[in-house]
Amino acid sequence: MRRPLLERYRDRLPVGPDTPIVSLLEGDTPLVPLKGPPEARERGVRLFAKYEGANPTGSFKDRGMTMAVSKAAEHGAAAVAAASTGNTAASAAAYAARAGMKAIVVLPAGYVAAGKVAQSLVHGARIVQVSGNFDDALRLVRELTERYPVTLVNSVNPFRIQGQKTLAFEVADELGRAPDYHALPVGNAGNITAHWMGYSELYEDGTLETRPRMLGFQAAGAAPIVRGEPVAEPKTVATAIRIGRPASWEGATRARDESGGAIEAVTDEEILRAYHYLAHGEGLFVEPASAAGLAGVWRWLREGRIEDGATVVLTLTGHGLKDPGTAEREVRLPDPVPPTLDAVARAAGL
Ligand SMILES: Cc1ncc(COP(=O)(O)O)c(/C=C/C(=O)C(=O)O)c1O
Repeated sequence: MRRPLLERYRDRLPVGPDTPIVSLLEGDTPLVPLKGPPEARERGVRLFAKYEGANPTGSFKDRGMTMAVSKAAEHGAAAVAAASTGNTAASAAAYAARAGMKAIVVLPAGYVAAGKVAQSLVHGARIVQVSGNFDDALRLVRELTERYPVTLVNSVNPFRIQGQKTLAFEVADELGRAPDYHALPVGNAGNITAHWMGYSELYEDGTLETRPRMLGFQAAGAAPIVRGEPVAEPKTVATAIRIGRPASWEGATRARDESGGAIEAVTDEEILRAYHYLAHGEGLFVEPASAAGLAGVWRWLREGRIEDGATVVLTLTGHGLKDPGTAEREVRLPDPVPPTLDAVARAAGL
């Protein structure tokens, strides 16, 4: 029987006797061994994908949201709010609905993938679209929650990071050790911060003998941490990480530096190549941002920067169904054929 994430890791989370558990049975996602591209196989590098698209709302956000909304409920909140590139909105909407709370989500108009908008709408969130980018939305939501009795559930809320660190716990439980590298996309940078927090807690209490080198990858057109300065007009096909001023900038650089890892940029072309490889090479459908980790590791492999025999975990952060628009733009749907066996066989390439 599946158990709520907050029950499974209760002793490592700020869950008290009075904390209501608002759960959709999140977490415990598959750690899928990949065949890997040739550059990995030829060197005996073992790749594993932590498939976060298997969470209830289809992204890793559910880990942080179950924690943040449960704590909001404990404190008597009637409403939660978040700025979002889409997945935080979808998750906040779902967990608020679960908790009987109101959700307010502020989105950068025109830059949120259709699946995420659909989720937020149908879960009943109050959607506010601003004609600006995510960074404008986050600034406005922080002001809104300072002025009105609404709880902020962006990853500046420490309970979000607490919930998201459980991914590291699950990887360590499954592998029986820390991977040599853990790669993931970086947008607002809460997730890389949380991954490092989770591995560090296990290392400090002696559960783990080592910690992975954290490899964070930003889209080249939205790479403030790589450039060392905010990006005013972030641009990328990976709209989930189209962020120019990460709220957890310090957490990300701490994870990079303490782990001896790196935060680098990958192009949209590299992201889409990894996106297609994961879908038709491994059977894993992810949204573009989620492929950024593989895009970066693939380049590290080509450049010989990952030692033979290494174990690498990739966090695939969101399901591909979140962004049907990119799928339809990337792979053209064939025209209909007459309803005859010959026509179908020909169209099927038989
Ligand atoms: C699929 C997917 N992959 C990677 C990221 C980056 O994680 P962070 O570096 O912790 O921000 C996001 C982030 C989304 C939001 O920030 C939001 O939903 O507002 C995402 O949805």
